[in-house]
Amino acid sequence: MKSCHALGAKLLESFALDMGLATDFFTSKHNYDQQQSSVLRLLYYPSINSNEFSSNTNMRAGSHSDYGTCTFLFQKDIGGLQILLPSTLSDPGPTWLDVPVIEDGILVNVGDLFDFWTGGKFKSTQHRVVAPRTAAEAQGRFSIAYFLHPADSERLVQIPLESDTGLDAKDERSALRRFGIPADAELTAKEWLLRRLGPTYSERKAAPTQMGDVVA
Ligand SMILES: O=C(O)CCC(=O)C(=O)O
Ligand SMILES: [Fe+2]
Repeated sequence: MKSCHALGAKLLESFALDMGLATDFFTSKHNYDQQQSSVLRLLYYPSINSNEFSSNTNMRAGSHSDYGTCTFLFQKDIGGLQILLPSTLSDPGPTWLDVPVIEDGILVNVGDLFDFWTGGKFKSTQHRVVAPRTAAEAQGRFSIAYFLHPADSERLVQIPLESDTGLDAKDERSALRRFGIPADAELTAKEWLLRRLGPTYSERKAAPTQMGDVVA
């Protein structure tokens, strides 16, 4: 977990530089030693009888974006993970891209919290794990996900962007439309998580988990 957090810090430094902020702007808000909601999750998707895989259309994990700052995904041997490409004027329909299994490779997905925080400059990645399409994919699948979150008490004040003028920019920043949370809400990281997990939390009356989102 500590190594993942350290990797996250490197990435957050680059993001801060890209946004013209102090290098430690994000890292100072992701202090490993403070109370936080980062979690490392070991995932297993059971094998599917290879005679039946072609008729099985259930997703292994339905389309979703993660809640936190960003997620590191480690895949092993068995593919199936896909990300949704942003729609363009020339291709307005949904285009899913297979994420190849790259040995020692890590997929970085931006999460909703970072999207909200940066006013949509960094868009969260919609992703899913499709039903096995080949006998090889029908085997049991292991993956590891590290969900990076800020310290629970950090206030998420939306960062003003230089491009913050004009209607397009305003629309981009419509957090209310995209997340159901007003852009000026000034939630703490913990409050953000609880708001996003709200329906899952009240239905299950159990500790909230990120996978609640994945299987929804
Ligand atoms: O298993 C995977 O590759 C993806 C898992 C995932 O998206 C998640 O746990 O949020
Ligand atoms: Fe995910």
